[in-house]
Amino acid sequence: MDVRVTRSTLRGTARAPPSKSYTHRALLAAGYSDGATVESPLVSADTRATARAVAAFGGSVAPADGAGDGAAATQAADLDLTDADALAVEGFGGRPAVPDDVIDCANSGTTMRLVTAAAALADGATVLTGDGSLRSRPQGPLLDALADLGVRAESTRSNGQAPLVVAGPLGGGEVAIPGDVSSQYVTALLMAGAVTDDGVEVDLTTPLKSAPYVDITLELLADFGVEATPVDEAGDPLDGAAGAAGFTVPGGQTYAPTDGTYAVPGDFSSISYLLGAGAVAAAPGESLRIEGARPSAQGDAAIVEIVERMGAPVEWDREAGEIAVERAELSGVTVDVGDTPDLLPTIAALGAVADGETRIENCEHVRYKETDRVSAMAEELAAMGAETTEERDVLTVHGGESDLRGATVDGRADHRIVMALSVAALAAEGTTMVRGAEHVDVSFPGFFDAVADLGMGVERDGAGE
Ligand SMILES: O=C(O)C1=C[C@@H](OP(=O)(O)O)[C@@H](O)[C@H](O)C1
Ligand SMILES: C=C(OP(=O)(O)O)C(=O)O
Repeated sequence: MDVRVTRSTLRGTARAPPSKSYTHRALLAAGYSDGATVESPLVSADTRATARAVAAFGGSVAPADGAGDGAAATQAADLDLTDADALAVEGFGGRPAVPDDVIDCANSGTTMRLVTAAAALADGATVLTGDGSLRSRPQGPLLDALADLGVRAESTRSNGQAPLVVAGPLGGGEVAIPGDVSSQYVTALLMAGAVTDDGVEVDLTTPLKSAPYVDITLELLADFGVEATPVDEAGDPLDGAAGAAGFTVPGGQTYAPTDGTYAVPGDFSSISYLLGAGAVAAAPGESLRIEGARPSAQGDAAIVEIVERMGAPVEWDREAGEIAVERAELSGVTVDVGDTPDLLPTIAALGAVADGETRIENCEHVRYKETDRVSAMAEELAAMGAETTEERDVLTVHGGESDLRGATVDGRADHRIVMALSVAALAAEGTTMVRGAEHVDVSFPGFFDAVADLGMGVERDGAGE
């Protein structure tokens, strides 16, 4: 699907979709349990991939309203979970079965990393694959760590990329892993480590990037009654993942959420596009409102402070979970995205609208996502008239709304590039055609409906609307 976005004025209220990161973890944690209900889940292409993996290991995922039949749903690859307010998960009780078939993780890095470690618990082989993007992303450090723990863990092409073959069972132990490629390796080892016999001790060989995502994991594990601890160089416990030298998770634990249910909070990476859209295009003198913004461990809540720093008035009522943003003349800022890689496309788009220079630092790991997002934003914003400078670890956008013009831009088959370019298009002269816009189904399937309801001029062509 291609979309044509025209400069528009926005007003009204939008609701944030549920968090993708929490939904992945909650589905898998429920899989590790004897069964649990996941309330207000994100149902999207990526989270369906995790649901399929839970089913492949012998669990099941079905709408909790009784519309689905748990037993029948167990192996149904195309199970319809759309619009489910809650999902009933039957777990595999910490002992994944050997899957009958290959697990297709589609476009989802989180699924591939978390499910690779889960597969290591099975007494037999699991094969994991994904789409072209996922098959080009780095899995080597996690495979090496699992191999060091005595599990067969291989890339079929011996290049550290999927397809992968993993054969357990994993008993636990101590392992070293780099922290600067993906935090998802740590999340994967902690989630699986809790149900090993001996537990797992993870030592970081390089400082952790994307640390708030490990905090999300620790928060969710605690809610499922599972203990895992970040530690400093001396092995003493820390309050959070930032600055950790390693992590420990005792074995033999049981996943069980209080009252058998877990509720997913709203997604701040998705909120970043709504907030950005408001800062760029809210009706003068009116606030655009975003609901579903309750605080959680998400590092991407930093977008609230970043948009404020760029000059837009923002009020966040944390208790009500509501954000109000007004349009303003934005100015460039310097932002370190070491903890918040998924904000890079949004910040770059806002930087293209803002006056002056926006420097996005510490962004090398943002190159290992669905696409190289540093290059993608540098090139696509340049096509819209913005001047951009790309270094390995820094993206600089020399902004100015008056320079931005409509163009045909490529969403790079990447949900975040599509949504960020659509935000920039709100301020561009003329019409911007964004190609491959259907990829928003990875994290925010209702994105174009939500922004059209706010008044964004959006015309959609082709399939998948
Ligand atoms: O664990 C998670 O839910 C995620 C971790 C981050 O990846 P990295 O840890 O690979 O940076 C983030 O970019 C991704 O969108 C989701
Ligand atoms: C990088 C992302 O997700 P994943 O790593 O799960 O593909 C993302 O959602 O931006």
